[in-house]
Formats: sequence, structure tokens, C-alpha cells
Amino acid sequence: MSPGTRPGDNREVVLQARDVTVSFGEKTILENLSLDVYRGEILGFVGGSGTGKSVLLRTVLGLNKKQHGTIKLLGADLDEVDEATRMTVDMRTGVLFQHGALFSALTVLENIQVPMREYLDLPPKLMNELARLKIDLVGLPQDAALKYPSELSGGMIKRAALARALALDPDIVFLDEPTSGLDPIGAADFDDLVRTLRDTMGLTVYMVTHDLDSLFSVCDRIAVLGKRRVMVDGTIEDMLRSDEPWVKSYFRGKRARQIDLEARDAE
Ligand SMILES: Nc1ncnc2c1ncn2[C@@H]1O[C@H](COP(=O)(O)OP(=O)(O)OP(=O)(O)O)[C@@H](O)[C@H]1O
Repeated sequence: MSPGTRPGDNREVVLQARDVTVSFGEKTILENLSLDVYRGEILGFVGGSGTGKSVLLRTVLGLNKKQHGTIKLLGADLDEVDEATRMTVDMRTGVLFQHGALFSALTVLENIQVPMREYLDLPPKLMNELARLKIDLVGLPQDAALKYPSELSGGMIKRAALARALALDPDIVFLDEPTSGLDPIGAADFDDLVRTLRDTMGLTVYMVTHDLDSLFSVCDRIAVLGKRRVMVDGTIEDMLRSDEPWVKSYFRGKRARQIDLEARDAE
């Protein structure tokens, strides 16, 4: 789907959240939040600092408890399913966490093989071949395979972590601020990679980001978290038209205008 296209009603929903409430003690972070993510789209998930983007991500992945509501990931309600179904859903879900992206004591090749060892029983030679295919897929040179994370640049670490997230050919990947810490060129390259993977693999991408460039250039749809729920969702054009004060200042503020001008200059 090209950026700016609004998903039709007949598209498959791969992640459905309904009326989700998450509290820690007295503090309610998410309240009756609902969200749909469609197969094959790149969804950008934004919101002010501390609004609960990571909490939602962790709740979707079953790492946080919710007090109310339902979440279906790839058709399965993880609160209801048996262990075997849960494992299948886990295998079809890739995650790139913002911090602690790679195991520092393992090489890139070994890092990519972690999910393979956890879920599959494959001969070492085949695992090496598969991991090397993932290294190609994310645009890393093959000589990165035997390097340790400390020997890689920030951009290479992100790519290696993405290769690990893709190790089992998932249907959906969750990326938590994937371009943070990258220079603008590295970030744009990473965005291009994400788009290529979506186009070639039909991957669904849920990307938590503060990166306006990514939101303008690669996301098909954007969901904005605020007031403990998804306040607004739609295309970048919808964001630019929105009168919601936070959305307005985020997408039509000084930095956003700069990006818009640069994009027009490039045309
Ligand atoms: N396990 C926890 N126990 C108590 N409070 C928590 C827990 N996890 C998150 N919170 C609180 O939930 C709120 C939302 O945090 P979260 O990390 O989801 O924000 P965020 O939108 O991802 O922010 P940022 O953009 O800065 O990363 C914060 O006030 C945080 O302190």
C-alpha cells in the first residue's frame, strides 16, 4: 500500500485492541483504548513523552497486565489461548526494543539465531545459512556476522536487531523508536529498509517513533496516543488537517514545517 492510502474495511486486522485499560496502582496510563492495525501497513505510533506508548506495546506483547479490554494479536486473544497457540503467535511476531537490542556476549550471527534456537530445532549449518540470509536481507555486510555488538556502529546494531526480529519470518514487527540515535542519513536508510521489507515480504509494521521524517516519509497511517487513548488516527494528511492541539503543534510546529519545506524542495 502506498503511503497516504486509507485501509479499506475489508483488510485483515492483525492487531485489534478494544477498550484497553492499564493502571499501575492508582495511576491509569491507558483507559478504554481501541486500535486496529491492518495487514501490510506501516503504522506510526506517536504521542508525548510518558503518554504510554511503551506500556501499550508491552501490553500487546503480553508483558504487562491490563485491567480491562481485549487485545487480539494475529487473531488470538493472548489471555485466552493455550500454550501452543501462544507460541505460534510469538513466532509470528518480531520485536525490536529500543534498548538492549542485542546480546553483547553473542556475535551478530548468534544473536539472529536466538529465536531460532528458542522455537525451532534446526541443524547448525542450516541455522547459519538462514542467519546469513537475514544479514543480507537487512543490508549488512556478511563480515558483520562474526562481529560483536560493541564492534558495530549504531546503524548496524539497529539492522542486526531487525535481522533478529525477522529471524522467524514474522507477520508483524513491533519497532520501538528504531531510528532514535541514528544520524538523519542512517535514519532515512533504515526507513527505506522498513518500506522495502513491507513491500517485499508483506510485513505489517507497528513503529513507535518520535521521528517526524519517518512519519512523513514511510508511515501509511499514524495513531496518536493522548488522554490515555488513541486520540486521532489517519494519514499524514489527516494529521496535518487535525485541530487537536497536540497533533497540530506536533505535525504543524516549527520542526514539522521544516521537514515539509525540505520535502517540497526535493520534489
Ligand atoms: N511497570 C510500571 N510501573 C509503574 N509505572 C509504569 C510502569 N511502566 C510504565 N509506567 C509509567 O507509565 C507511564 C507511561 O510510560 P511509557 O514508558 O509507556 O511512556 P512512553 O509514551 O513510551 O514515553 P517515551 O516517549 O518517553 O518513551 C509513565 O508515567 C511511566 O512511569
